[in-house]
Amino acid sequence: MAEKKPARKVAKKAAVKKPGAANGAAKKAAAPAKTKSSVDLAAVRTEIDGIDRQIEALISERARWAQQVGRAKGKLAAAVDYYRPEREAQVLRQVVDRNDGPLANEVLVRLFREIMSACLAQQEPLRIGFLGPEGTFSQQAVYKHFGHSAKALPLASVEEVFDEVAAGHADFGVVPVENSGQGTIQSTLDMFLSSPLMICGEVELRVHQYLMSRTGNIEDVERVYSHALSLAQCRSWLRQHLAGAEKQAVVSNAEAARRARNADDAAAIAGKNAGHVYGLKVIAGPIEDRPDNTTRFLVIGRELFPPSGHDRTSLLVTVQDQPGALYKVLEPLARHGVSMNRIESRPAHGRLWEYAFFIDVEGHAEEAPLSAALAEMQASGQKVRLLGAYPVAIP
Ligand SMILES: O=C(O)C(=O)C[C@]1(C(=O)O)C=C[C@@H](O)C=C1
Repeated sequence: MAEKKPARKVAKKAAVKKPGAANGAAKKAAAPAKTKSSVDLAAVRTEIDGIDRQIEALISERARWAQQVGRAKGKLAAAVDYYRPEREAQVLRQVVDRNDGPLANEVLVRLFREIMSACLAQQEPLRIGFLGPEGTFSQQAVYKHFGHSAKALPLASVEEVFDEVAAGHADFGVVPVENSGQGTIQSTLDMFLSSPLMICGEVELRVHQYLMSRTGNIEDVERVYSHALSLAQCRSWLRQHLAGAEKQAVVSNAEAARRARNADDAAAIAGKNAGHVYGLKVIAGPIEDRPDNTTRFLVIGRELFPPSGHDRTSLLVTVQDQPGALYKVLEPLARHGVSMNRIESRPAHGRLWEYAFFIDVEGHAEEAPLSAALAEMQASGQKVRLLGAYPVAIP
């Protein structure tokens, strides 16, 4: 029997008036209000109420269609089986392409991400492991990528995030891998040397650091807690303003905030969220040395997803210690015109002086030209493991 379509309560073409449109109730609002007298506030609010009604009806209608998609996918075992990162990336790119203001792409992407997150959670929320406790930048990255309808699970370490995803207790994990100023977080990359998990996505997060304490007075600060990477991101600021204070690296920024809560002579460097969770006052911030300070996170999961149209592929190549070995294994990439975004060498866990290369290339492993290059690389006799193919981060 054919499935009944979700009821369509909203007129197909939503007739939304522009502020200042001649026939609108808000016709005096030709430009955003500058003075109280230039705009009929009550009339503008009436317009906004009407638009809100339409938005709400459309969101509900979208949610009903998403239920329909769920039915089309059949009765699947768990939320993770409904999740389609490639489709979400396509939806968000369309949002960006359509946007001609006034809201920034980032803002619209955030709103649509939340709508998709809520639509997906109708079936069941995704469970996402991250480096806890509450308030870390990793938690922010979870919500940026999966929306607030996902269930974020704080875990004690990056190792535990890998373990919980591998055991199926979490659907995905979000782990930091690189900072724009400090480079690669090698301990995260090294996890892939022994873990069978795959990379299913990437998230870029602008990181703003704040110095916070219980008293809110810089004069009280004799000790500063933070994650080693965050201390490094604020090195110049600390040298200028707190040269005499002891700097103590701890496992996460949120842990730093937790410790600072318990001592009047201590402060934490962390995100505002962590300060909020642990009841700290902001002394100064943002205090990162580089204004474009950004951390890249990986989404780790158990499977490979299909292409989204703008993807990146991560490979792990282990080569034997022979002249030209790395050149030979990478040569098909150049011949097939595949761009390499990054290469990182790490000692392989196994033989002495054997190296593992983490390589990011443009494109999806299942699509030309990368698929052909990859087949040749895998036939080269060297160990080439596909770590994942995933949509390029959406700002
Ligand atoms: O298109 C789908 O496959 C859906 O399940 C719908 C939808 C959405 O809300 O757009 C929801 C969750 C998926 O992760 C991707 C997209």
